[in-house]
Amino acid sequence: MKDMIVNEFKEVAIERSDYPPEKVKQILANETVAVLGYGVQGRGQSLNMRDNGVKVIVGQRKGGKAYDLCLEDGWVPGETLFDPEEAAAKGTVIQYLLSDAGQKDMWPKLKPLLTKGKALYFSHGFSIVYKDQTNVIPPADIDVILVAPKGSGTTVRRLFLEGRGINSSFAIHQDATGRARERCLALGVAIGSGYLFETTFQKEVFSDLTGERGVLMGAIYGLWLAQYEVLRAQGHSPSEAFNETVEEATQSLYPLIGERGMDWMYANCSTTAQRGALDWFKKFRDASKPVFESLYESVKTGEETRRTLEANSKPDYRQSLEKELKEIAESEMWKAGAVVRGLRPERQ
Ligand SMILES: NC(=O)c1ccc[n+]([C@@H]2O[C@H](COP(=O)([O-])OP(=O)(O)OC[C@H]3O[C@@H](n4cnc5c(N)ncnc54)[C@H](O)[C@@H]3O)[C@@H](O)[C@H]2O)c1
Ligand SMILES: CC(C)(O)[C@@H](O)C(=O)O
Ligand SMILES: [Mg+2]
Ligand SMILES: [Mg+2]
Repeated sequence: MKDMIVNEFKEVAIERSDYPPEKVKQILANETVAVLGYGVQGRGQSLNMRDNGVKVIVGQRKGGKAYDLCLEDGWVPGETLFDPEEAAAKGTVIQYLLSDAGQKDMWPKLKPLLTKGKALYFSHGFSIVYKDQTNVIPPADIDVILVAPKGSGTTVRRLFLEGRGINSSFAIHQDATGRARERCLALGVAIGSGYLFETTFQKEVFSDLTGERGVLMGAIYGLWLAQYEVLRAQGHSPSEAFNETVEEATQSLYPLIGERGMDWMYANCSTTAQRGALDWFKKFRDASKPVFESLYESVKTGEETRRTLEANSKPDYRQSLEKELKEIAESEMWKAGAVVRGLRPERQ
C-alpha cells in the first residue's frame, strides 16, 4: 500500500506487492471464476488469471469470431468453455464482461443464477449505476464488486506478458459475505493490475464515459482532424499534415509525457515551441471547456447511456460500428497514416 498525496488530497494505492501470488491463490482457492463474454476485456482478463493459476472458465455464445478465439486460446468446450448461462451456474465469481448493452439483455437470465454468497464482478459502473435504464439490480445476498482497468484489454494482456501492469480502479457496491474487499483486490491483481485505486461505481462510470468520449478518444480525434484539415486547406501535403498532427505526437512527444510529464515534454522541445505552446494552450482550454461541461452533463443525466443502449442493442449494431470505423480508415488522413507508418524503418 502506498499513500498518494496530491496537494491536500490523500488516497491509498493497493500495490501488487500487497497481494503476492500465494496470497491471491489462498483468497481465491475455493473460487471458480466465470468470465462471461470474450470481448477485448474478457479475453485479456481471463488469460491473465489463467496464467496466474486461478481456476477460470469462460462463458461465450457459440458461433462467431469471439467463440473461435476462445478455441484458439486453448479454452476447452465442456471443460473450461461453456455457454454464458452454464458458466454462470458453475462460477462462484461471475465476471460480467459482456458489452454494456449485452449485460442488460442477459440480466433476466443471469439473475436467478446468482445464488447466495457468489460475487458479481464488473469492469464498468454502467449497469449498476444506470439501473433505471438497465434493470440490473442484484440480489442482496451476493457481493457486487468492480475492477476497471484504465486501458484497453489488449494492453491489459500486453503489459502482463511484459511483466508490467495496468492501473485499475476498484469499488465495492455490496458486501454480503464480508469477503467482498479481499475478493475484489485478489481478482484485481490476478487480472494483471499493477496497482489499484479505490473509487465508487458512480465515480468510475462518470469519469470513464467522460474520458473516452473526451480526451482519450473523441476529443483527441476531433482536435487532430481539425488541425489536419486546416493544414491541408493551406496546401500542405497529406504526409506533412499527418506527421505534424499524429505521427510526431504518438512516436516522439506522447512517450515523453508518459515518462515524466507535460513540462518534461515541453522542456525537450525548442524554446520557440515552448513559447508558442504556453501561449496557445489556454485558448484551446477555454474553447473546449464548455464542450467538456456539456459532455459531463450528458453522462450525468444518463443521456449517454440511453444512446449507447439504444444503438448497441440493435441486431446490426456491430456492422454499423464497423461501417463507421471503415469510413475513418478510408478517409484521407488515415490513408496518409497507413503510408507514413509503413515508412517506419522497423516496419520495412
Ligand atoms: N474494451 C475495453 O478495453 C474495456 C476497458 C475497460 C472496461 N471495459 C468494460 O468491460 C466490459 C466488456 O467490454 P468489452 O469491450 O470487452 O465488450 P465487447 O463489446 O467486446 O463485448 C464482449 C462480449 O459480449 C458479447 N455479447 C454482446 N452482446 C451480447 C448479448 N446480448 N448476449 C450475450 N453476449 C453478448 C459479445 O459476443 C462479446 O464476446 C464492458 O462493461 C466495458 O465497458 C472495457
Ligand atoms: C479502453 C477504455 C476507453 O478506457 C474503456 O473505457 C472502454 O470503454 O473501452
Ligand atoms: Mg469505457
Ligand atoms: Mg476506460
